[in-house]
Amino acid sequence: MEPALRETVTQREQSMVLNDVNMLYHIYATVPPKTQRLMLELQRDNHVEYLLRGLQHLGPSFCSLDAKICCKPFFWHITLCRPWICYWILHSIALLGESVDATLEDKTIDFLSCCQDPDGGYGGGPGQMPHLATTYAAVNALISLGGDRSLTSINRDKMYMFLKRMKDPSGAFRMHDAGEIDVRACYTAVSVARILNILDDELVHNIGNYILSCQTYEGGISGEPGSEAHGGYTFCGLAAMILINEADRLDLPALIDWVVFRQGVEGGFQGRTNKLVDGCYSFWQGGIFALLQRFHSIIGERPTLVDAGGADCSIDSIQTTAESDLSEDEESSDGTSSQDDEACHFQHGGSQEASCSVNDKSAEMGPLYHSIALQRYILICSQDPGGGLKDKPRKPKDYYHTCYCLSGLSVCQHSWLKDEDSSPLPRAVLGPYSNVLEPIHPVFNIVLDRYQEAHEFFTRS
Ligand SMILES: CC(C)=CCC/C(C)=C/CC/C(C)=C/COP(=O)(O)OP(=O)(O)O
Ligand SMILES: [Zn+2]
Repeated sequence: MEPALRETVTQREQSMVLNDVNMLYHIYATVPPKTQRLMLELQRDNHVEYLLRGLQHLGPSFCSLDAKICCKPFFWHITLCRPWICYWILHSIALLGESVDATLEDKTIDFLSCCQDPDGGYGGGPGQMPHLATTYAAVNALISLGGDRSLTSINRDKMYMFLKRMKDPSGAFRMHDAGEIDVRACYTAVSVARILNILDDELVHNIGNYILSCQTYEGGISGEPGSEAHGGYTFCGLAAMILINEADRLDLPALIDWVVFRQGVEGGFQGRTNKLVDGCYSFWQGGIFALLQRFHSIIGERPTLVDAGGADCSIDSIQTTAESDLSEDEESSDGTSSQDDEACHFQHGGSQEASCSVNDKSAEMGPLYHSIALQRYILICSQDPGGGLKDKPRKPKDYYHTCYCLSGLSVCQHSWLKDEDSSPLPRAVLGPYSNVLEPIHPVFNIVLDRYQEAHEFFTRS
């Protein structure tokens, strides 16, 4: 296929970002160790406070948060996207190991119920046309909230009818009635159907062929056939293919080749070739590695969760990570890890140095990207110490970037697979060990124990 038309950034734009990032890293390198520790600390309390503030506006004034609050054109046309705001905030709170109080919980469930269309699916606000993106956001928000009231509020029968209506005869999905067909629609539809336990052969039919037609000559996946490969769509395409058990049909070596080159010298990821680094790709691109690592054996025939000793290959096979079980030799008396010094000076590259023999099933495996460098970008360049995270220095914080920077940080911390059930190794975590976030299920981007609660609930009911 002919190369797709590309957007690029100018050298001037690129060097402005590099200057900002290098300046911050230089400051880090020259301040006293105490300040360095502070710069690498996840400001949990401030993030929680910022997030809770966002949920307070759920009433009529919630509309003020709607418009153009995030960086991706994909979200712009959803000018009213309140279920997204609920998901970004609630998922971030869950990642931080916190929860909302009963009043806020009830208010959120009531609000999302008002967004549920009588014929199934969720719109961007009460009375709005149902849309697959806001449906995905509402379902993920309710699962992130957890509890029976939240889960029973989803009308699964009507949801199935809505998904069937969005299914195009080609096999792909439309975002809404008479709306556009793309890879996002395929992912959001199968993600919702799978987690609600309503995915059947009719819904799955021919999705794989559509997604295959979107893998480009670069190796990544585009939104629709003939467009440019992009991290957001590559995540959606790969996750959808995993959900329908067809990931093997993609050219995975080419996909891996594409995504590894999206990590920049800044440590963060860009969304596509010749574009700027952005904190939200910590998840869209970083999450791709988590998907590959956990669900596929393609990576150098390593013993992944998929192929190790005939382990359960299903998406349900991930177990909840146990509470911290640092061994004494790994944790020093001040609670920081014995590897922190190395990690703090960014010389560590431990994740790149992973060695693993093909037949040694207990071997540790590092990720295929520089996890410490990505954590450094998130903590130093994307974190607003006053609460909230952002795209890059000079940009304002927002809930979208807070959600996807934190999701990416969790992926990094949990990316060094020792075994499924263990807590992250201290050397996999940049900064104090208290930075560790809850693990996620990478296919759905939902905190693992909330996913498990929902999975059990919808298997039973
Ligand atoms: C689940 C779901 C709905 C996923 C959405 C995935 C996602 C983030 C898609 C991004 C789409 C896109 C082409 C952005 C380009 O924005 P840009 O040109 O502003 O940014 P760039 O310069 O970084 O490419
Ligand atoms: Zn972004």
